[in-house]
Amino acid sequence: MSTQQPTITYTLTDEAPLLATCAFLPIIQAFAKPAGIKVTTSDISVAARILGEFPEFLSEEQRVPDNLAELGRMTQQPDTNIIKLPNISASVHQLISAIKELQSKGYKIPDFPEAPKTDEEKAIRQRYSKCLGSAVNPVLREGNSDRRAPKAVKEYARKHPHSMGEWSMASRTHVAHMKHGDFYHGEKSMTLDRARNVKMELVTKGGESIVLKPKVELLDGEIIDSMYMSKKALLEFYEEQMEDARKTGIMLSLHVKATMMKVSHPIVFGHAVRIFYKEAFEKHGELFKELGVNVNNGLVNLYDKIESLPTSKHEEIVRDLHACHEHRPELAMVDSAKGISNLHAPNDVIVDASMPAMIRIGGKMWGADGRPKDTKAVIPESTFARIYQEIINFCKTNGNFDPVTMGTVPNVGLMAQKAEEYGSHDKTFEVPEEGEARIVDIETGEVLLVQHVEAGDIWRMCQVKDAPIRDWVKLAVNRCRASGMPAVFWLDPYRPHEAEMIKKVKTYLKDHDTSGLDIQIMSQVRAMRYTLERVIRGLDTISVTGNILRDYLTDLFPIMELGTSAKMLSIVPLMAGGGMYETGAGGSAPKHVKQLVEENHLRWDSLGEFLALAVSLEDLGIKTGNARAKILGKTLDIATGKLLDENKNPSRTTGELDNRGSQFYLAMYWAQALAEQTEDVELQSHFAKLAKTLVEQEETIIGELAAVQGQPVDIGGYYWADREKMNAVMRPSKTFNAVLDDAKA
Ligand SMILES: NC(=O)C1=CN([C@@H]2O[C@H](COP(=O)(O)OP(=O)(O)OC[C@H]3O[C@@H](n4cnc5c(N)ncnc54)[C@H](OP(=O)(O)O)[C@@H]3O)[C@@H](O)[C@H]2O)C=CC1
Ligand SMILES: O=C(O)CCC(=O)C(=O)O
Ligand SMILES: [Mg+2]
Repeated sequence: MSTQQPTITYTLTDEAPLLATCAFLPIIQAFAKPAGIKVTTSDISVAARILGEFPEFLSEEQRVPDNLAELGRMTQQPDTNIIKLPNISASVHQLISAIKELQSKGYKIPDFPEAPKTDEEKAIRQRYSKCLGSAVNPVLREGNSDRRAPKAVKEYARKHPHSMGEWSMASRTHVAHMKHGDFYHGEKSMTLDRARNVKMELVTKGGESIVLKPKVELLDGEIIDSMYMSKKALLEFYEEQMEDARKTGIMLSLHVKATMMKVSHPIVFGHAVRIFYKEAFEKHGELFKELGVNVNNGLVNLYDKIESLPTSKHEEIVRDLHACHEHRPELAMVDSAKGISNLHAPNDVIVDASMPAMIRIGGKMWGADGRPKDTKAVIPESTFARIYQEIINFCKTNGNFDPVTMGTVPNVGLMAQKAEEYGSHDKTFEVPEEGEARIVDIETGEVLLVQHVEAGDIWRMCQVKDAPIRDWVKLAVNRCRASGMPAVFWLDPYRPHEAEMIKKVKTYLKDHDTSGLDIQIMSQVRAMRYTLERVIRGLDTISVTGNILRDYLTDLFPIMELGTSAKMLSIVPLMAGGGMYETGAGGSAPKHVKQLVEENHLRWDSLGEFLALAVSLEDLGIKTGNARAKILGKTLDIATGKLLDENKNPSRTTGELDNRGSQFYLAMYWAQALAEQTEDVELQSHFAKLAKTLVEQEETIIGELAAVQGQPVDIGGYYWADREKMNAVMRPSKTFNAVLDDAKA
């Protein structure tokens, strides 16, 4: 048992979750103090990560420690307890905006070199790339994932069902994915017979060896995959699908995961933009090259780059871009009022969130006229796209799901130690020329996996270590036992990687007592069908999946069941013994910040934070023997249940209860629950006082919180907002602040 003071590390992130934290932290601190629990913070916002990366450009006072690296180290300690809120996984456009904001605030960090030429620029670009895309989660997720809807949340959704759209049998919405030439069809996989060091090399037709990755250290029993996507096949696929959509008069949308697949998916996205606007690219290609246009970062990059051109040239290009729309299908919009289409930025339409949102409203995306329409959802990689077609077929036949009666689908996801595709960025390459892509044992020269690739193909190596797989199987068995639900491993025996996984799963299941448990292995499409057939009968089924399906399914089912994945409990039992508690699966909701700044109403629901904190406290109590932490955890769960019963969640509408009001009620109910428990009388009397004050002051506090709404507010920035201003905005009730300060004293 640790002798150190029990400590929770609460992460400070970006956008809406950070704003919510400004209000919630003082509450947590007031409740944790009497239990002797320390609550520290760690800033992992994209701006802090940028500053942490470039200390030598900053003055002593401006420097920010490399918090992410420190948290990464902490994941290896058994007493670690981290609460992780959603953070921005930055696109190039967002990164540049954050850099500009920091520079304007006097931080002399370098510009982002979009097309680095000199060695110095290349080095800076390399350092900035650490802040791009999904950069936080892979470092912190040193454990597998356990995401589920707690009973109280599920019951709340049943009592207060969110709206669902109608599905028509005549809906034309469907998924289009590649039938050949994608990663699914070009994959080879093997399980290592012993630890090896390998390199990734391309042997050209002329016999030259180009080493793309000099060394990857692999452990015994690790599964490695070599897979490629053919550029030629991808371009043909886009051309076919765009033409089919145009001819048949259906809208087109493109869904990728450019944040987590930060190397491969921007390339896949860029090809779609270039094909859609083919004529404009043919006509102005040379100029675009000179200007350094890179539409892998979206059409927004092209618009930015042509800004500097003389007006006549600028207008000519815009006209030519618009002309392309005449022989292309209608495009799904991200913001039809502003004319922002699906091709504007690669991470505006993120597959895990966008496909469920589309299915929830009856299979529609928004058209240029602001109306919902049927769509051809293009998801190039077929590996996982097929699950969406299956659920669409199901909805067309059975109608939409009913949140009142549908069962629940928790997930146990393989994620630890950069498992599978999501950990493949440093081993993903755009092939420079035709040749043989080889993974070679450095010591013996043995070629382990080899494939024929062409210029422009995307070649990558994925790995998954043996220990995380064992841990994942164990977690699945434990969840199956604890919940009494059947569990299905979504694994496709026809996919080489998953065939290797199936062998391991079968072996490691034998390490556990599975008597009386219903555990099956099914390919993804069958698993989806089986699960959905149970879901509409109100039956629950655990999905046990690899890393990508973990991501997809933990938005898909929560969005159908609860309206948002932000209400999920998301636990990462760290393999080294500690715990990380993520809040939901929801993003960082930029729309919410806009509403706060314009109307001083924050509609972010902190339910995910409440759920995470309760488990964090309970685990802390168990691991450190701190009985008060356990009581705090238990009573917080009671308070959260009451919050749901009383329907004190934030409203979307300005003028009604928002995040701050909801947090006040949580504090009041939590204090009441602590006052009601009898396990610890000292704690009981301490919180009885607080509960009494909060009840007495309820009207005043709610009045003070409501009074500020409706006016614009200034938080002094976006990516690096002013802490004092944010705190002032998020803590507008003098009365509540005084009560909390008093409780902390
Ligand atoms: N774990 C992480 O760190 C994650 C980070 N991200 C990052 O977040 C950014 C945006 O991602 P995106 O997927 O578009 O998600 P958003 O943040 O835009 O969320 C999608 C929608 O879900 C609803 N929502 C999400 N969380 C809450 C909440 N707590 N309370 C109320 N409503 C909520 C909102 O709906 P409404 O409009 O109805 O209010 C919101 O617009 C990206 O940078 C992405 O990379 C995304 C996923 C996870
Ligand atoms: O890391 C990210 O960018 C997003 C993570 C995510 O979507 C998830 O874990 O569900
Ligand atoms: Mg996700």
